[in-house]
Amino acid sequence: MLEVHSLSKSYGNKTIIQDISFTVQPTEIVGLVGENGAGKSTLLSILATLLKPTKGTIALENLNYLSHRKLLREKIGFVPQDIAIWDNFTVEENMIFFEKLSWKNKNNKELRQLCLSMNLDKWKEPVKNLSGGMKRKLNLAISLIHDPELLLLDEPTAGIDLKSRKEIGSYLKSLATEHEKMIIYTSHDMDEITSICDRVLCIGQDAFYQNLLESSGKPLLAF
Ligand SMILES: Nc1ncnc2c1ncn2[C@@H]1O[C@H](COP(=O)(O)OP(=O)(O)OP(=O)(O)O)[C@@H](O)[C@H]1O
Repeated sequence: MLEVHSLSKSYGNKTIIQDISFTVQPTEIVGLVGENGAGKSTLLSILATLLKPTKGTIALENLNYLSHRKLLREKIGFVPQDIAIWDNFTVEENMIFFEKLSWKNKNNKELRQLCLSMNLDKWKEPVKNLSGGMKRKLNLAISLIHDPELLLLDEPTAGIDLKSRKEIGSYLKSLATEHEKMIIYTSHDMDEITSICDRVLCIGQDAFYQNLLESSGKPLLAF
């Protein structure tokens, strides 16, 4: 379980995140929404151990973020907004490269299967020849090489077509339910959020998002 208690983040005297508390259980997909600048990426970076909060506590599987950063990184997969893969390498070469950097060993067959499970079949294709949707799928596959318990996805479907969105959505659902992962997912697409996520976390006190989500009937936490 991920437990976030009274979390705040400020830059100087500018408060970005104020007093957020929530939990995420294995098998749950939690949507994170809010207007531009509300602090969604900041929250994900904190949960990914890349940024320190100003106040509050976080624990993943009872491991406190203050004292177990290294161990926690083995349990977390993070897909930032910007695609971070090698353009001149093939899909295969990218997967092998990132496998070498990861904590878990996976053979070539397992790496290929990981890509195939999200319908990414261009194994020998240089990344520069892939579509935006395929690059996003590869980025997601890379974040899963080390079998993380908690998966943090910052707009993983931004700018990609409906078919790829649906494929990524159903893959994430199966990942959560069948492999008992915890997933936190940001998107500006409300239809996607309501169809994929079990609960929604709305930050930034934005009445527009809160009204939209309340009418969808999804359990909503607003800060
Ligand atoms: N290093 C920093 N120093 C000062 N302010 C920062 C820093 N990083 C982010 N911010 C500010 O924090 C706020 C939240 O940014 P963040 O990127 O988390 O928002 P977001 O909700 O992810 O936005 P978007 O939907 O546009 O991706 C913004 O006002 C941003 O300018």
